[in-house]
Amino acid sequence: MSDPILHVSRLRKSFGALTATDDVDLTLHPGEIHALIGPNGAGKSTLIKQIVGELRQDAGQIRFEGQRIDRLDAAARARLGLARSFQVSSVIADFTVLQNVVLAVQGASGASFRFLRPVLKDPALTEPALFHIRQAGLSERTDTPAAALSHGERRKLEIAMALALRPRAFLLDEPMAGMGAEGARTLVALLSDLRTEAPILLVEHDMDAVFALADRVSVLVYGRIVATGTVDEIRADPEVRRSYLGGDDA
Ligand SMILES: Nc1ncnc2c1ncn2[C@@H]1O[C@H](COP(=O)(O)OP(=O)(O)OP(=O)(O)O)[C@@H](O)[C@H]1O
Repeated sequence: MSDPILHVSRLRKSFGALTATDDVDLTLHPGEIHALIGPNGAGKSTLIKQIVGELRQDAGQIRFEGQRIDRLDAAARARLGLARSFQVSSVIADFTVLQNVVLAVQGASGASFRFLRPVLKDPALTEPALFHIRQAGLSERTDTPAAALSHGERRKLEIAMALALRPRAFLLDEPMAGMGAEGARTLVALLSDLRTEAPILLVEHDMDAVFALADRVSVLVYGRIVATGTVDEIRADPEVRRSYLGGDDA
């Protein structure tokens, strides 16, 4: 396998007596979707927060494209291309899809803020924005205010904005949450394509989506990775079935 883009080793974080991540090892390789699953309170969010720099680990290392990033702040990690999406969102409700994505493109280019009207006339910003809107399957809603989008369309807008950051890796925290069956199908197809843009570390409770998408799955229970493998390996693992997937009919 190729060198990992993201390499987490022996990551540990405690809250008082509770060890929320307990010597976690995890890799994310180019082109893959690596799903992180586990029961409520297993430590998934705590792990993601340490990777993006919202929480400082007690011990262990995080390498991104070979470089130690675990002492950088969240903004510096984002600039290196670690894109977190979905849980925290910077969508501006009154702005159209295009305006929102143009702002993301502008932010990623490092340009300082300018008034929106000239920005929307700057093809150096609108062309990449329209490209990312098309990639996210939202071209028909380009001029629609974000507030008028459906839940699923808003997810697409968030994907377009994440793409504008030219990420080297995506960290997606429960993207399927709140999606209906039709929206879920569309989003699964979109995420499946997205892995060629940048690999995805996917935290997700929707097992249908995980099993449809993941190249590898890691199972976190009480802060420890208890298994890592392909979907078939994870489904067949007796320990995982007992501790998480819910017995014989999983
Ligand atoms: N800031 C904090 N202070 C104290 N305890 C915390 C803090 N953040 C998380 N915890 C605890 O750490 C454990 C792991 O929580 P975490 O939110 O990472 O789990 P999770 O796997 O993301 O859960 P869920 O699937 O419900 O989102 C839980 O027992 C939680 O109560």
